[in-house]
Amino acid sequence: MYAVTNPATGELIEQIENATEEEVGAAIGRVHRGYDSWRRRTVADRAKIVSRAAELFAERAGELAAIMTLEMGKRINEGRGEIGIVVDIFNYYADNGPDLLADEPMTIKGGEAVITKGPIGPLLGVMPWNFPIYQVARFVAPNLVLGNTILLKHASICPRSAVAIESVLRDAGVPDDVYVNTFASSSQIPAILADPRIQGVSLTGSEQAGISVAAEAGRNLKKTVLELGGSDPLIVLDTDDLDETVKATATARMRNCGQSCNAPKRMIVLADLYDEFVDRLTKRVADFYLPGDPADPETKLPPLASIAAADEVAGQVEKAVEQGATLRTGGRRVGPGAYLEATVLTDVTPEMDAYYEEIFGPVVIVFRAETEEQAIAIANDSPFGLGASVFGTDRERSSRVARQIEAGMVYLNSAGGSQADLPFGGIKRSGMGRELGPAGIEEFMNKKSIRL
Ligand SMILES: O=CCCCC(=O)O
Repeated sequence: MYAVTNPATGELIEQIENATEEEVGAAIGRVHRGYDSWRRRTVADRAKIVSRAAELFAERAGELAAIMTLEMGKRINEGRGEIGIVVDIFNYYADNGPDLLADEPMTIKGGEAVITKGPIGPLLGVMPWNFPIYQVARFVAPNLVLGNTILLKHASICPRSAVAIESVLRDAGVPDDVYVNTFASSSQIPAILADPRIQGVSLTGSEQAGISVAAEAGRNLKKTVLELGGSDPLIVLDTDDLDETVKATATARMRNCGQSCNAPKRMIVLADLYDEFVDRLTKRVADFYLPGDPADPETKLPPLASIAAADEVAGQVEKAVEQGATLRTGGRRVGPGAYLEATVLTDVTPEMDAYYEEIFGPVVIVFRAETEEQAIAIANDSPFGLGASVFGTDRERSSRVARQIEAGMVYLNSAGGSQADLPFGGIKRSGMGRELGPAGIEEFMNKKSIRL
């Protein structure tokens, strides 16, 4: 069942039945039929439609943000910000697609060759609720320009976002059978992946969802992109403005109520700054991030996406404290909606679950490192490898540290966030493949070698 439940109040607004097997089969048939004519259109033609989609997303930013606020509790201003990135992504691939897809001539032993860059066919997208429109955009925009067609299964708590995205694309000129939303259930995904008409799958979601989809995709030899969890480290080497550093790091962690795969979830602070950093961060988190209505632009701490999500994160915090962590502030569930007080934990050790698991909510863990080397070791002591950040005043030192971190992305003096032209993705249990930037259009591409 798909359902819209307001996480700020717990009120159930709408329920939508899952698609039947026949409906899912018909949806696969549509994206399969649509592929032949879509791939034959010129790149310029497809790019023009994608560019029009960017305009429509911008025009509808207010209504799209309101849908996200209702469905998963995103602060209304953050929703508008999300649409800003969505517009950038559609524009980036519309503007750069033709160059990124140009033939690549090669001189090879004994002659010449050319690499042509074409689509591979209908793809399945399985997308999460934390950035309901952005997550879809970074999969869909490059693949539409490339010439693939898309069957999209959105999170069960975001049916209105799913419908709104389909309607923007339709109104922009994407043909009916080129982008199709399906209200399939998770249990129908294996059958979709087993269907010979589907050529690949992109999933953004939990580690567990990644394992299930990768297993089915592997069984069926389907190309896979996985963007999974993260427990990104943020190392503070030194600073000439501690308040600014504290503000920047807290802002990055609390963005989207802490529900970003690439939020800095583990702050690792060098010993000489640690005590002062923890005191100021605790004060900032306790005083600034007060729960409120996500539809009110003044609100700083919205609910989590669902009551279940809030209970889960509260449970992780409780367990950490039972296991010996120090609770500096927060940690309590606040009702009646899906609220959890903004939380700071310290003294988390490798014996505690919180040390290695991802905490997907407004919870900061701060670690103390005696040396730069120990900071790097703590950063890398994680099953995840999505993003990381290094804060410091000496760029050479920060770059040296960045190069030693096991992650797909490292940001100097900033944290979290993403941008259309910069590849995004992780290593280790954070997934495989890249989205955004030039790399994002290559994942489901047939780089065909033609020996001339
Ligand atoms: O949850 C992962 C997507 C993060 C998007 C962003 O930080 O811009």
